[in-house]
Amino acid sequence: MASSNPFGNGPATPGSSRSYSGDRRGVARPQYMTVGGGSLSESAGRLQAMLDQDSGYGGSIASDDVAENVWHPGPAEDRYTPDHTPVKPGEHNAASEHERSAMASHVAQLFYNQNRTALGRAINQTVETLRKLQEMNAKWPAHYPTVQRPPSPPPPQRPDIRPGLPHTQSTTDNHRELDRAPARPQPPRRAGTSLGEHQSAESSSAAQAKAPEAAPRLVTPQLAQDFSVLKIELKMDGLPQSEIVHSLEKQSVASLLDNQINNSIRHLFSLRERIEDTSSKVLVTGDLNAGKSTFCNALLRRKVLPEDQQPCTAIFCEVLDVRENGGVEEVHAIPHGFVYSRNDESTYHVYELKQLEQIVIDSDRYSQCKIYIKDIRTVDQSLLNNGVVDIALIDAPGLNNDSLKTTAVFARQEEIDVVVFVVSAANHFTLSAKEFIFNAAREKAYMFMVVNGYDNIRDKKRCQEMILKQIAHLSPATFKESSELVHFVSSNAIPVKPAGADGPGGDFGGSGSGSGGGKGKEKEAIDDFNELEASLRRFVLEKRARSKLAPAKTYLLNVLGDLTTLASVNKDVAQNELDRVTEQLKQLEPVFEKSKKARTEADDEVARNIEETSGEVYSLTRNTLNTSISRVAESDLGVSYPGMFSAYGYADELKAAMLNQVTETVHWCEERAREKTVQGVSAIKSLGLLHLGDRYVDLTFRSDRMFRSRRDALARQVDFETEVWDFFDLANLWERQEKVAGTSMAVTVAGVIGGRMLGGVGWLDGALTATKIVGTNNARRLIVPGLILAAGLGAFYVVSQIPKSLPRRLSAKLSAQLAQLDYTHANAQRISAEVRRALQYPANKLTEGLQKNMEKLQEQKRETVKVQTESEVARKYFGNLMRESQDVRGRVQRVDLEGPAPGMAALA
Ligand SMILES: Nc1nc2c(ncn2[C@@H]2O[C@H](COP(=O)(O)OP(=O)(O)OP(=O)(O)O)[C@@H](O)[C@H]2O)c(=O)[nH]1
Repeated sequence: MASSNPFGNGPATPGSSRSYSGDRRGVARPQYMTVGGGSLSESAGRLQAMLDQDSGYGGSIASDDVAENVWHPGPAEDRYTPDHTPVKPGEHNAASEHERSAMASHVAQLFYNQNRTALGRAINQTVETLRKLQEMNAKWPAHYPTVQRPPSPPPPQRPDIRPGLPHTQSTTDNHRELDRAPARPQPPRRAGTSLGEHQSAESSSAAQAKAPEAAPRLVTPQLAQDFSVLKIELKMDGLPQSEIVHSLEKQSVASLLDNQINNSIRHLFSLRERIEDTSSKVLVTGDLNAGKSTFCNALLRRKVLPEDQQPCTAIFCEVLDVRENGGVEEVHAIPHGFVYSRNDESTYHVYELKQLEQIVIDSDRYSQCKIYIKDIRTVDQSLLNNGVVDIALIDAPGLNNDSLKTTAVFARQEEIDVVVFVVSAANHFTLSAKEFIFNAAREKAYMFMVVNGYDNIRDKKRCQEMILKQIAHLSPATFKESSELVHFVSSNAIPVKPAGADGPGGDFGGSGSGSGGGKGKEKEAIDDFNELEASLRRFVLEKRARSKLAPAKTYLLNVLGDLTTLASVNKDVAQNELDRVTEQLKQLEPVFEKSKKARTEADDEVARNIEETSGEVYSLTRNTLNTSISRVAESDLGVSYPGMFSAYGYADELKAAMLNQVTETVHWCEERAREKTVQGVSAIKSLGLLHLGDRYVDLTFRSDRMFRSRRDALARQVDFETEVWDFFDLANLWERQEKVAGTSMAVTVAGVIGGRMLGGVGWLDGALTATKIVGTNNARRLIVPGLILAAGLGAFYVVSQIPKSLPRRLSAKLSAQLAQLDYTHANAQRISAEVRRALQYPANKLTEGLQKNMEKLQEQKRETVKVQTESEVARKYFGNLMRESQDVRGRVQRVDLEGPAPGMAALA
């Protein structure tokens, strides 16, 4: 009988037991139904669906099979296999309770497996997501929350957390999650906001562009509070937050995040390893002689551990499946001070199973032993190895003053999932037991209680009441679920095989029920024990779910929550950045076009300016020089005629003065050219300022450096001799004579002669006129003296004309020579070329500046387009990340580790 009525309902009655129809050998699947209700309950339906879908060892979904409604029995050991004849509806079967219990056990396993698979998948997906985030973060450094680590008090202790043990990050995170305000998704604001600098989210590039504010990609401390796992903690105590924020560059935030992601991935891997680990350890402890060893043997259906009326187990005996020792049944006794390693024989002594009796009492030599045995039961019944959870049983020494502490320490070990406390029904709890339970209850919350030796009790009801009363006091949590956690059994009533037997079979392997396991009390005891076993299995699974799956779930929830927040923040930042750069591009486009146009226009204008200025300078020089050369004779050269006898000296002086005059004119032209150049340079500067503004680099123009190149002395180039004819400009004299004759015909001879002679003009005319007047005869007489006079007068006149003739002659000669040298053109060319050269330099600089400006704008445009593309990619990526992480988080959230398996209600 299920003495404590563990399922909370009455004993199975005809009509309420479960049955299945259909042919087991055929392909029809079992039809579980609730008899009495008339139809399949919802939870029974769920259970059926689970059985259909889950193999029990990994939760693979055989969707096709489900769809086709075909039942596949394999793998055989994985399935619930009723070991008795099916019952028809309404027919009562004594074993239905056991069947129900086994079924519940199965459901628990399936449920556990489903959860494990779901979490495993979520871990894989999260790792993949984190890796992608790492890649993205390398290309587009994510905006990231940070918070200064305050000198925080130690985290509050939760009753289910054992002190002193290193807990996973998840557990602590769980507290944080529980403690903190729930407002997770918030409008993203950058770190700057907290400093009161910005009112809205600002893109990183903009922040970068504004160098002094170069805020890193951090979000507000408020938002940072919402982060748990991916939080970057800045260990820079003492620095004001603003300084920390500004001391972080975009890249360093990126690498911090990268680091944090690596940590997270590592942690996820270790969690995956943990949830994939199927081993679980159950510590069986209790008072001296309470029947712990007997209980363990009953669970194993094999008399492995020595049982004695007097306390005998003095060391911890761990019973493991033989497969963990390469299939060899033996005992490894670990001497004190050694850390056991199965592969290192120096850490233990090997014994045969039958020698166990000597070892367990030898606490002086050994601290514990490992017993590898073959499980004689089938997989679905086995405790040591059932595929979902392989349980290692640890038989502890009975509690007394000496062993209490050691056992308490042992129980606290991380790998101990469940503590089973065996108490003697006759003796109730001793002081040591109470102390142990009281302490363990605080740490592990629940305990599995086995009240052994129930067969010895006469007044069973009273015994139950008394024991439960004590449990209520010692461990209220256990008392609350006493139907599942407190069992009254008689371990010695369970048929066990002798230690030597190692094969499955007979009654020992089965549940005992319905297989000739005896009648009456004996059968009742066996049923109770079976009940206990099923509960224990469920309890182990539940505890495993707590100890192995819960950290994974908590951590996943945290990391996925962080990812969602991070994604939401970054999606908005990317959107802002995208909007900003799109706007920037819109503004940049016309500026760029303008700069392109400006460059062409300025180029043309400058070229025109140079062309015009040098052209003007050329013409000016040429005209001025030409005029100067042609008029050199007429100008006042400042040379006085010293008289006929120094005529040659006079000629030399004149020549030098003329050359000087021409040279001076050249200088004058150069001066004008210089002025023109200065004007040209300033025109170019105006253009530069117009188009480049502040970016125009002004050049200091040193006009005095112009025309400093070698200029050959004119005297060296011009080389002509003064000839005697140069003094007498006959051609000129004649010319002058002609001019005067036309105007003085009517003047009287004397007056004319006298006047003209005196005036020195038209002497020949005068002579001829005088001849006419005087008459031919008179003239004949007068001819000789006249001729002499005339010659004398002529000679006198010619000589007197030297100061007038010589300059003309010399000027003509100079002119001819200069023309031959192409002097005017050469100089005009030289000066204008210099002007061109002088203007070309600032012109080139201006062109260069304009080109640079254009290129800069082009580069800016290219950069902006790049940022635009990146932001667009980032926005899409973070949008997807947000959805993805929310999706996976939702799935993780639906993994229920607390409540009972969905099918349990149907089985209750
Ligand atoms: N009547 C009865 N006797 C039992 C039961 N379980 C164990 N015994 C007997 O109680 C005695 C002690 O059993 P053990 O299994 O050695 O007890 P233990 O708790 O392992 O002892 P230590 O570990 O040495 O403290 C043995 O003689 C068993 O046969 C039971 O359920 N009913």
